Amino acid sequence: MSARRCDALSSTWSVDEHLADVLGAVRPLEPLELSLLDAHGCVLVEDVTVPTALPPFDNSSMDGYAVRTADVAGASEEFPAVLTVVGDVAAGSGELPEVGPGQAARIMTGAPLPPGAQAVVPVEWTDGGKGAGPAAAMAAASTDPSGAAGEVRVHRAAAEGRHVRRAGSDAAAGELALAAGTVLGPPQIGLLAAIGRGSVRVRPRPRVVVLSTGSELVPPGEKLGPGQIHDSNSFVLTAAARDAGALAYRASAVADDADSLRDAVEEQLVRADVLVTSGGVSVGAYDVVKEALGERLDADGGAVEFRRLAMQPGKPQGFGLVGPDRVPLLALPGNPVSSYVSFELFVRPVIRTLMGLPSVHRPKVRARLAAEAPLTSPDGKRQFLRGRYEPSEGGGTGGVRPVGGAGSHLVAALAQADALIVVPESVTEVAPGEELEVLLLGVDGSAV
Ligand SMILES: Nc1nc2c(c(=O)[nH]1)N[C@H]1C(S)=C(S)[C@@H](COP(=O)(O)OP(=O)(O)OC[C@H]3O[C@@H](n4cnc5c(N)ncnc54)[C@H](O)[C@@H]3O)O[C@H]1N2
Ligand code: MOO
Repeated sequence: MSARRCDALSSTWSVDEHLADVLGAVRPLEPLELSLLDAHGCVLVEDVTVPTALPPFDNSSMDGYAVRTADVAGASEEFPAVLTVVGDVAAGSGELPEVGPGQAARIMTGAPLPPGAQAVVPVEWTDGGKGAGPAAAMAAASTDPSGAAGEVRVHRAAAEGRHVRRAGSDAAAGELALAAGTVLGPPQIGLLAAIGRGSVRVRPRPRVVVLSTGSELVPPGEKLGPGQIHDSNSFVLTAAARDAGALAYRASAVADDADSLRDAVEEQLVRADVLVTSGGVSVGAYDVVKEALGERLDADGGAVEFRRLAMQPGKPQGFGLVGPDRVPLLALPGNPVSSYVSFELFVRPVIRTLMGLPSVHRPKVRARLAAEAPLTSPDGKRQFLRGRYEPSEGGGTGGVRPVGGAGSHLVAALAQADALIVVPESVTEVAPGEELEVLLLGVDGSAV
């Protein structure tokens, strides 16, 4: 840590310096072999090849009749080709009837093309074996077993290969199915299942433990006493960590007592790849995170460094690698908007770096300030205001409308926002219509 060693409390760090320090200290997690659904959302670390052709055999794309093309050449409703039905081929059939000249086999979608057959005519191109004009569908085999015998009248010709999905037409044996580095979304998980892979090597999702601190905190659902508030940060941060891709757990809030916090951190370290705390990092008499973690945790453990950042909200921050396994710990400020903004800027990129994901930051776009009055921002601080992004209909520069004010206690306005408006350090006023940088919340960096 600390690319920039300094007396952390006496000097101010820029947002970029803090971010670089934090990201410089974390590496992607070691790969694991995970079963498919556990690998969902993870980055593949091996090239996966197709072991056997997909589909593995020629099969029908329609419910109908497998025929020889010469037998149905020139067939029409007026002059149908009359064929003898030699049996049924359902999907999963292992034993296939031979289709000889003048014969047809009733066949279902996905069933193997029987030997001798060259094409499939859909049931709608036939009388379905009923002798009464074009059929709309087959009768269920359970109610009409005779459908697999007797005669069928075919009303249309079919060229060789018609309605047949050839073996290997999806992917050939030996072909690269998915390259290392692929993020496994639902279709990629589907492909792995289709080629028979039950597990793959991926970088796992990090385990993130969220600990909120504050003697005033009461879990939602419980009654508030005098001076108490509901603990909302630990819920926001746990949800945000899951949203970023982590397996996140919320620990019970810890009272403002240094020993209890140290014990809680040590207890959680064994199950965490990242620890996130909220509150207790400012300059008050009960700012317990700073008190408990600012010194060495144990003989092996590192300490957490507390610093002031040139940003608003999110000025006080702590970061360190703690415990024998040097687990990254990010101590976020307690004001609700400050803790969420800090998560977006610093914790989310940590989680995504640990996962080895290609995009670790939220996407940035330019947008024009949609407001009636100018915005003001403190000199020398990068300000992150909450806003709603309004994409331009014509595809040009969109707009962004501030929601709520700059106060870092405004959780109701935060819940209406889908973007963070970034006002640079050197800018103290932004006029309506001026262009700004906006971070799009709720959008994965890889999507833009
Ligand atoms: N004299 C100074 N006071 C403060 C400064 C400063 O520089 N000098 N900085 C302010 C800024 S900026 C911030 S941000 C906060 C950070 O304070 P802490 O990290 O120590 O947080 P707390 O004091 O514990 O709480 C602050 C605020 O947030 C509420 N809170 C805390 N945890 C939760 C939670 N889990 N759920 C909901 N709300 C929570 C808490 O009740 C307080 O209202 O310090 C300023 N002060
Ligand atoms: O830095 Mo604080 O986060 O402004 O409320």
